[in-house]
Amino acid sequence: MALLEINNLTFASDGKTILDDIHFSIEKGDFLSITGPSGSGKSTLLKIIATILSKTNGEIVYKGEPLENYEATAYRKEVSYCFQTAVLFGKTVRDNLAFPYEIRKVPFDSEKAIAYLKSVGLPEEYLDKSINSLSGGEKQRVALVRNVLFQPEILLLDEVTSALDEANRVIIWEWLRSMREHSDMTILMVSHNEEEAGMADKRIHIVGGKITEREGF
Ligand SMILES: Nc1ncnc2c1ncn2[C@@H]1O[C@H](COP(=O)(O)OP(=O)(O)OP(=O)(O)O)[C@@H](O)[C@H]1O
Repeated sequence: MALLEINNLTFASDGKTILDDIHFSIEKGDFLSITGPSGSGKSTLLKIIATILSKTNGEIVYKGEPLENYEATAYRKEVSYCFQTAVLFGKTVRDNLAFPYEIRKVPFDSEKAIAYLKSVGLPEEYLDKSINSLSGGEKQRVALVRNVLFQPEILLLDEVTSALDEANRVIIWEWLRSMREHSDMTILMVSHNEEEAGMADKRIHIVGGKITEREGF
């Protein structure tokens, strides 16, 4: 059984078709990159899978069940979406990393949080840093840690490195490679960067809302 199946998916807004007959399926542990020109509908596709936007037509099947059968909060614990620019809240890094524990009603595990921070190159003292003192790259790395602390089934990455400098981009790429080695997390990643997209083992290319190329399927 595929982990995620997208069948005949369309999205239209204001009479304009933005996604047209999108279909593909991914297995657990797949790493899929989604590429295509600006405005082709890549982010829209990811946001529909994340349930941030609602599809117009078609079907999304997750673990054999239509998406509509899932309770939104439960689904979002399993399918985690990272924005292009990190969205942090509260005052400190700790506030952000404690959040996934709060929603699961389990005690915060600072040792695990510190280990994850270190995995993205942020030392222990970052746990109590103010989020206002972080660079854009550091914010993005904290957001990524917050998203993976509970090992989601699917990690959705929406151009997470495109606003970052080369040094931060490389740190995130290394982290992704290491995650691939040490977990079977499924990743769907929208990317503009060829080198980044090449890290994935499957790829779809979208032009004008349609898939024009598929690799690795
Ligand atoms: N909710 C919406 N309502 C109306 N139009 C939308 C909506 N979301 C996106 N669009 C339009 O849909 C098209 C695709 O946008 P989308 O952000 O998915 O493209 P993209 O391929 O991710 O682009 P980029 O690479 O520049 O981020 C654009 O023309 C955009 O203006």
